[in-house]
Amino acid sequence: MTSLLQVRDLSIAFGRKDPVVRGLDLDLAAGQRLGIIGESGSGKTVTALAIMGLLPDNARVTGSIRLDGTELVGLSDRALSRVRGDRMSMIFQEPMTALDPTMTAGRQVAEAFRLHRDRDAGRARTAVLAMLRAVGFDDAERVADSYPHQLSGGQRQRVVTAMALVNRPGLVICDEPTTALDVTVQATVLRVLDEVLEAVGASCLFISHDLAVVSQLCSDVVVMLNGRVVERGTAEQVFTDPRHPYAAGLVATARLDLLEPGTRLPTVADHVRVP
Ligand SMILES: Nc1ncnc2c1ncn2[C@@H]1O[C@H](COP(=O)(O)OP(=O)(O)OP(=O)(O)O)[C@@H](O)[C@H]1O
Repeated sequence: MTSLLQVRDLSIAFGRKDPVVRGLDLDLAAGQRLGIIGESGSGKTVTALAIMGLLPDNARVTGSIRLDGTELVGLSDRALSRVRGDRMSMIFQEPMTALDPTMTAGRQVAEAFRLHRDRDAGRARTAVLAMLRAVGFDDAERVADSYPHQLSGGQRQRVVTAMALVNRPGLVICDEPTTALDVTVQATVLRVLDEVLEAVGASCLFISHDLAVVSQLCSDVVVMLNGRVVERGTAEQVFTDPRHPYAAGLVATARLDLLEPGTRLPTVADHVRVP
């Protein structure tokens, strides 16, 4: 398997404290979706932030993170910011962390697009509207002209999804993107995410503590505990035959009997077109 993302022996520590992630290895092929599951504090988010190069200055990162052959550990901030948004992007739990309350949704998607691609405003607007339609907005023009506070939580998360995917990155990292939303809205946002990832052909690292969500979206799973991977395999393997007692406990309480592992979500639209 040629890896799009290859993480080797990654350790992360803050200041002089003990490492919070230790000896982590991950591989993600082009188009593959890997769920990272684990309890609060197990190191999921710091792993994602290390890949994105977004850890605070007091973080000590050792090991190797290669994206499409480029080593990211030790890369300058300038070089990293070019990789971010263009070749990889991240969707956070709380959409307002990614959105500027003073800018319309359309302008924010356009900024994400223009920063990395096209400086022509007309072409950017066309791409923005197409992207907003791709994340399920029939009324893309109205949404583009709305400010974040005029949109619901689910709509904001779809705008953030549009921003994350507008440059067709190879890798999208999602950190609990639907945890803050209520259940019916969660389902819509996940369906949209599933479709847009598919349309763009992007790989995904999907962080969650919800196994049911991961089983619907991801082909493969790793389980983290205290900064280490304690279990890895296909979603089906991990959900039907977990080896580690902690993974077994997660599976036992997840009511996965209500789902077929690996079953794809029903689609929203027949065709999703991404600019
Ligand atoms: N900036 C920081 N400075 C010091 N310690 C930190 C910092 N950020 C995270 N940590 C610590 O790193 C550990 C891993 O945190 P992380 O946020 O990655 O966990 P998580 O698995 O994502 O949990 P959650 O599901 O609650 O988001 C925790 O012990 C946390 O306190």
